[in-house]
Amino acid sequence: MGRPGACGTRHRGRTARPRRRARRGRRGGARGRPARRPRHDLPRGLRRGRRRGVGCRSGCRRGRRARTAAPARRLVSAPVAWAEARALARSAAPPPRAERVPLASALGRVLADPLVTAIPLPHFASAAMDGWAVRGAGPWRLGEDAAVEGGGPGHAPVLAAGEAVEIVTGAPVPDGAEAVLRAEAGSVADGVLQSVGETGRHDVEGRRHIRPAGAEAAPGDRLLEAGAVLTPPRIALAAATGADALAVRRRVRVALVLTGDEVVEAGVPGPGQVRDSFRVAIPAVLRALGGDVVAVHRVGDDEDATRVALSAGGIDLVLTTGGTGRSSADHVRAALAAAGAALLVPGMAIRPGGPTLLARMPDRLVLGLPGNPLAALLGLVALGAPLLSAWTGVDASTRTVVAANTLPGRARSTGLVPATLAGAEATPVAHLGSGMLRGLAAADVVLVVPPAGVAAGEPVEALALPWTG
Ligand SMILES: Nc1nc2c(c(=O)[nH]1)N[C@H]1C(S)=C(S)[C@@H](COP(=O)(O)OP(=O)(O)OC[C@H]3O[C@@H](n4cnc5c(N)ncnc54)[C@H](O)[C@@H]3O)O[C@H]1N2
Ligand code: MOO
Repeated sequence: MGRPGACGTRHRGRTARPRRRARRGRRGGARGRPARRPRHDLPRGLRRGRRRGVGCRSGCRRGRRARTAAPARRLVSAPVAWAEARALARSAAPPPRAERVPLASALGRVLADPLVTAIPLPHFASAAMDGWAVRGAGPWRLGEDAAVEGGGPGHAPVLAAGEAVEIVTGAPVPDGAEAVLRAEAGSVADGVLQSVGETGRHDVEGRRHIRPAGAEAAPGDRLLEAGAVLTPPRIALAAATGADALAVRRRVRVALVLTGDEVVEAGVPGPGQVRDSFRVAIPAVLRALGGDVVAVHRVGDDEDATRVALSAGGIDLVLTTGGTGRSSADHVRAALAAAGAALLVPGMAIRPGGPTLLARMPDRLVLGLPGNPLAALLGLVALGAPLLSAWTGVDASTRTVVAANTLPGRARSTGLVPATLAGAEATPVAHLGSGMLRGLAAADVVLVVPPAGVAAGEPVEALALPWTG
């Protein structure tokens, strides 16, 4: 139940849970009947009137605040078509910014500048096998006096024709060396080295087992392009050039705002409660897209609390869940209006995930996801992925697969259909109610079904799921 205001009236927002229960009951078949309508739970138009001019007649704090609040702007407009909404999201991303990170923190980051080597790779000629560096056809004079001129710390000796020097894998070869004779292909007697058998002959005649300087790269070679994702071998390659840190695209700092009085974060939900689906899953999706959740706000069905959470400092992007609807228990749109946000995408012409929105505040963007779990995660993939991809450089491109079955279209909206893949053939999964998760949990891709539908055997666009790597 809501707490009474100072006036003793039970105010809208504080009485949201009973209304929620009634709503869940209607949608999901859970128990609950419409709760007694609280005094301030008026139809939206009347609520707006009260907010603007009347307030609570008893003069309690909530009423006074409502009287002085700026009039809410109306944030209702037509849903934006699939391609246009995604293009708007991409163009909303701020220009890329870079930061330097040590190699140890570079895994998965996106290179901001090309990797150019200043040194040859390898930067000296070295032995590829344990054995002897040799010059000439052999036999070879071996001994300490073979490793002579030019030798010394950091310098390889110089070999004369007919000379050999013992060498280990990775060691600099002496100048003049023409091959490395493997240990197992030579024998030494009385200070003279001979090659043994076919292997030895091949090693010497084939001038084998010397890795020349610069074989992999010359100074000034571009080894990786800007935009490359730093995998373990790419980090190792950077280390080989002598780099200790790399310039990478900055990640996006995200505040997650989870709305809903009925949402519980742990344990088995009680009657009318809903176990949170997003607290763990959404940060994981964002991580894959180049974002880090740096703050989590749990807010009830309350406009003021939602507005305050939208404005908390130190972040680049706010991601809200739930409350995107237009009922008396949904406050995201009104909170955005109260915070002075401009809606870039008020909703998308997609099913599910239609209420997904994108808004701009002076110092941040706001991605609003619907509360229904499948709708939210598909909204994140549909609108969040292109936004974050443009922002962080992480790849979110689509691919073309083949529809195994006919995929019916829907007038005026694009269908997002989770599917499994066998080769290039995609089959929709079961359990695709917008409040469900079982289908998405089994899916490999999300098919993008245009309003005209797709016939069996025809190509269809597919979105990668950020968590399938
Ligand atoms: N009259 C209309 N009603 C609805 C419409 C419509 O066009 N007209 N659209 C429907 C669609 S589509 C969607 S999607 C939802 C969007 O609703 P909200 O974004 O306002 O989400 P809520 O009402 O807050 O919650 C919906 C549903 O999701 C559950 N939820 C919320 N948060 C979580 C969470 N963290 N973890 C798991 N589940 C969560 C919540 O309990 C509700 O069951 O509106 C339709 N209605
Ligand atoms: O976004 Mo809603 O169905 O489309 O749940």
